[in-house]
Amino acid sequence: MIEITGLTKYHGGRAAIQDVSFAVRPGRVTGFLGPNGAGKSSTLRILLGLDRADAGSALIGGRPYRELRDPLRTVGSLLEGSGAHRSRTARAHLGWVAHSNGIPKRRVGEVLEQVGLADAAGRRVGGFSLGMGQRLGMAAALLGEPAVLVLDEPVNGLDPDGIRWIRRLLREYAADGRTVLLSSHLMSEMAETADDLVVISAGRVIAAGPLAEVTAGHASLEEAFFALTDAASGR
Ligand SMILES: Nc1ncnc2c1ncn2[C@@H]1O[C@H](COP(=O)(O)OP(=O)(O)OP(=O)(O)O)[C@@H](O)[C@H]1O
Repeated sequence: MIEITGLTKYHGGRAAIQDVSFAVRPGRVTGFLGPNGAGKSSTLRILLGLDRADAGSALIGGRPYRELRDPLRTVGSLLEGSGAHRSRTARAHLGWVAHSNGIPKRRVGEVLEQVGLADAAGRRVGGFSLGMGQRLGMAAALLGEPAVLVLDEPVNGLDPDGIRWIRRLLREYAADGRTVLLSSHLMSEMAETADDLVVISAGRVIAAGPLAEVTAGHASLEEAFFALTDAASGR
């Protein structure tokens, strides 16, 4: 369970997000949508303890990220870039992440297999394509078998096969009773994957609820998205 309450963050006197509140329930895939600059990354960075809020709270299983005892075993995350050192191999990178988080070494081979990088495990990360980098990031997110996944644009750079793989993985994860929050700009993909939606625009939540409710009265998620965001920006 993720609970975000009254979250506010200023950058240089301007509010990047203002009074953002929503909950992400277990057993569901929740999509986080918004135009460029709406405040998605700002929200996710605070949720993952990479930034501090000026007001409000962001809790994972009832605690702020920084107070989690075993963060990688509690929440797996994917933000921009895999964070891997370019000269390291995929296996070495994951081995280091596992070691520094008390995760058994056997998980490295398991996640490499799971994300389809087993054959590239011994290659240097610097030579990876964008999609391979995303797969490596997913491998790191899955390493600690966390009950919560937070993913910023996970399908960015993936080929159709990779996109289908992520969709199935996230659906299975949620079906297992786990909590999944993901952002994406791909509306049709989001409509296929998400159970619930949170739509943010200009730093404020403008719609939240089950996919069917948010899209009610519109021909597609894309149409609902434009209607909501246009209305919010007064267009
Ligand atoms: N470190 C920062 N310094 C100054 N302004 C920032 C900083 N981070 C974010 N902002 C501003 O806060 C607002 C929200 O940005 P954020 O990156 O959270 O949006 P986003 O929804 O993730 O956008 P995108 O879809 O483009 O990734 C934007 O106006 C952005 O310019």
